[in-house]
Amino acid sequence: TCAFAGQKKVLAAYEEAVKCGYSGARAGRLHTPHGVFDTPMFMPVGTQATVKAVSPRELKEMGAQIILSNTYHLYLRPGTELVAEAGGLHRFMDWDGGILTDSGGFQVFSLGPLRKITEEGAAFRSHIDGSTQFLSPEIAIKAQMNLGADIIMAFDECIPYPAEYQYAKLSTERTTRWAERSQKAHTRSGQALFAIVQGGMYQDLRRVSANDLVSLDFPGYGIGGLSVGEPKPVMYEMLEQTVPLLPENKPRYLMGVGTPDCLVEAVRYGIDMFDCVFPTRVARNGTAMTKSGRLVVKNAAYAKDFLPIDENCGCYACQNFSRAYIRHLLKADEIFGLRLTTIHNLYFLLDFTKKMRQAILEDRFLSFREEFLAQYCK
Ligand SMILES: CNc1nc2c(CC[C@H]3O[C@@H](OC)[C@@H]4OC(C)(C)O[C@@H]43)c3nc(N)[nH]c(=O)c3cc2[nH]1
Ligand SMILES: [Zn+2]
Repeated sequence: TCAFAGQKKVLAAYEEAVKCGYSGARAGRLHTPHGVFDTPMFMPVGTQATVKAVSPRELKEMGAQIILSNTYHLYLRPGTELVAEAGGLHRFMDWDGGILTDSGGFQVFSLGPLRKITEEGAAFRSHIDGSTQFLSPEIAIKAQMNLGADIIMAFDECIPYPAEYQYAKLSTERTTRWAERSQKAHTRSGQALFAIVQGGMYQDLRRVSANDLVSLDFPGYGIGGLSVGEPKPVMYEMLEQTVPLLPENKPRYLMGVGTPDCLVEAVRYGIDMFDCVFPTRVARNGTAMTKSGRLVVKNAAYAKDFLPIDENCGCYACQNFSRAYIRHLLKADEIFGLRLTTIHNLYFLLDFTKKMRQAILEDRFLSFREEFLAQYCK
């Protein structure tokens, strides 16, 4: 374990939040027990303690700083006590960078059938063996302390989309009470607990949620309940209402986002951290991400295309293999094919956030954003 001095609120303190003169875009540095990391940053999702199809060594090589894992999944299998006995998640999966775990709120509401939500918490059926399970703020925090991530998330309800105003109001108020219970249950120093802003797609509820959580004083804030099927302009409108209410010297994490066009817009509003299963998920059905949009390597058009996916890309796949070869592997159901598209997509997003950070530091984020959006077809 690494010694970490100072209070948890220092943990995610911003050192040089370089703010370019335009709206809220900023470049910061995130302090954690496993290192100091640059933002804006993309965090690969490793739901079950592995980023599917790639090794920790490859993640390090492509510049991953913080990876995500999921309390809901690990709680059900192999169990968070077992991971604690193994020495914690970093040891278990041999990753010495940063780890962020989601609290399980989202999965209970999206994966668990037959769920029932009360003030106490959420009852649901395990998607693995159908057994009846229960998660509460206290259980979710204890599980995350067992996993030992550097950043953990408060237990919340990700409000489905669309939702009635009344339901969104009651759920958001309960999520704030759950955040307070999460805070009280969180006793592990050197680990930052982030709250999660909810409020559905209602401007006033978003503002109330943000203000209530800020007054509870967390070291960082997730913005939840977005990227759940709402139109992108609605997501941006909720960001516009929420981000300015969050402390400038604390990190903001937009949960579950996303595609490069969403990332560049969210950075404009002042978001620092992103996670999304998209790059790894589409890679597994043979789709590569490029700066001009998606390239379905599996298509017959690439059968004799001996160029790399992207000749300006520095990733292992583009440096050594052709589209024809990767297409052949995908058609032949060879595991290496999925590995190459996954490596490329993760590298692409990690490199994209690095390029945004550079643009902000050189005070040219606006033109970077314009150029990118002009070239990228969604
Ligand atoms: C995609 N759009 C989207 N993701 C969201 C998430 C994260 C949930 C996903 O991030 C990964 O965990 C870190 C996991 O991979 C799967 C298993 C896919 O789900 C997890 C959210 N999490 C919480 N606690 N609260 C939210 O309001 C919330 C909203 C989201 N919208
Ligand atoms: Zn590449």
